[in-house]
Formats: sequence, C-alpha cells, structure tokens
Amino acid sequence: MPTPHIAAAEGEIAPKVIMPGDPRRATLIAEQFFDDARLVTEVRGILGYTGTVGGERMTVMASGMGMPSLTIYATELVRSYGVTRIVRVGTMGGAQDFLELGDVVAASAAHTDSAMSAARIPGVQFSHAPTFGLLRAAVEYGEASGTTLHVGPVFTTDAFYQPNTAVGAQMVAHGVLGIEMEAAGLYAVGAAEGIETLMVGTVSDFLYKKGEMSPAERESTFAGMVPFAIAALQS
Ligand SMILES: O=P(O)(O)O[C@H]1O[C@H](CO)[C@@H](O)[C@H]1O
Ligand SMILES: O=c1cc[nH]c(=O)[nH]1
Repeated sequence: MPTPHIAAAEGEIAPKVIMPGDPRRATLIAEQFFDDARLVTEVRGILGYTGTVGGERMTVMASGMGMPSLTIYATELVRSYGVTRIVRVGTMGGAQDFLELGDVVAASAAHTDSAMSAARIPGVQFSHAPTFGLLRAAVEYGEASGTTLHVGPVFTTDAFYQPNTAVGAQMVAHGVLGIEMEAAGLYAVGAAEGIETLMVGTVSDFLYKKGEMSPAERESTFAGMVPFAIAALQS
C-alpha cells in the first residue's frame, strides 16, 4: 500500500528491485532493459517503474543520495510492498590504481562513517555485507559472459565533499575499491528486514588520479553494471 514516500498501489511493485541513486538513471534503465515498463511512483521526483525483464516482473526505483534517503525507500519497499531483493546500481569514485573509468565493482563489504550505522546497535561496529548468493550470481554472470567484475569492499560515506582528506586516504590504504554513499545503508536494511541485497557500481571518477565522467555520462553509463544486477536478481 502507498507510503509517505512511495505512491504505487498495492501490487504495483515487484518483489525484485533494481535501485540506482539517480531517478533519471531509473528511467533510462526502464527504457533500455524492461519490457512494458510503467511509471508507478514519482513522489518527490523519485521515479519507480515496474515491467518485465526476460519475462520476469521487476521494478526499478531510485533511492536518492545518501544512507538516510536510501534507507527510507528500501525500508518502505520491504514493509509495505513485500520486496525481497534489492540490488543497487550506483556510481562510485575509484579508489585503487588498477581501476579504469567505467569498470564495474561489486561491493563485498561496505565500511561507513555514517551515524546511522553507529546508532543501529549501540556499542557495536556493525559489518555491512551483501547476500552471498546474489554476489555469487553476479560473479558467475561475469565469468559466463567474459565481463570483468571487480569484487571488494567499498566505503559508504555521508560526505561527498569529505572535509578530512585523511579519511579517504586511510580507506584507500585499507583496500577499498570505491567510495560511494548508499551501499552500507542497503546492506543494513537487508540485515534488519531480512531481505537479500547487493551493490554493483560503475567507476565514474577517481580519488587519486585524473579522469572523471561528465554528468551526462554518469547518468547514462550504466549498461555495463545493469546486467550484473539483473543476473543477481534472477538467480
Ligand atoms: O550515482 P549514484 O547511484 O547516486 O551514487 C553516487 O552518486 C551520488 C553522489 O554524486 C551518491 O548517491 C553516490 O553514492
Ligand atoms: O559518492 C561518490 C560517487 C562518485 N564519486 C565519488 O567520489 N563519490
């Protein structure tokens, strides 16, 4: 049933959801990967479409930016629409030298500086992890299709403009592949609500070397990562 932030009627959201941050990326994914996609919600400009992918019903709906925003949408999708699997398809800053623009990364863990994580279970440093079966399905899709997928930890930060540059440097030194703003929130919702989750992301810029996508490229460069998300959702 509709929620404060999602207007779709009961039954209009599929149990399996692809979740980009950017609403316009949701539209492009619906246009390019879905059959018979129909707009089912647009509250606050957060667009959601339901259609079919390879004959299976699926929804693509944006999360907005940051853990607070994603957590609202993911929680409402689970509690009010019975969603059981969410795969985030995001952009991220590449954090290791071997990565190139457009490379696809699956987040096998997500460190975070978010107060939302610290507040979840007082006194506990919560480990944010994806569902193993979804991660395995994404890896298997890469192997079967001959498409490279980098697998490793990401850093989910509240601050796109990090005031303390030493934090990013430390995360790089600790081996994170990318820096983004939602994966840990999604994995926490997965753990708390008992659903399956995964994040795959596209490298859109770098922390410590030159190169970045234009805003238009960041909006539209998703074709590489979406098949991994679909493979995980259909596994
Ligand atoms: O491209 P999306 O999916 O929004 O992801 C990344 O881009 C936004 C910052 O520009 C943050 O949401 C970050 O996680
Ligand atoms: O959150 C993000 C997304 C892309 N690039 C970054 O550096 N951070």
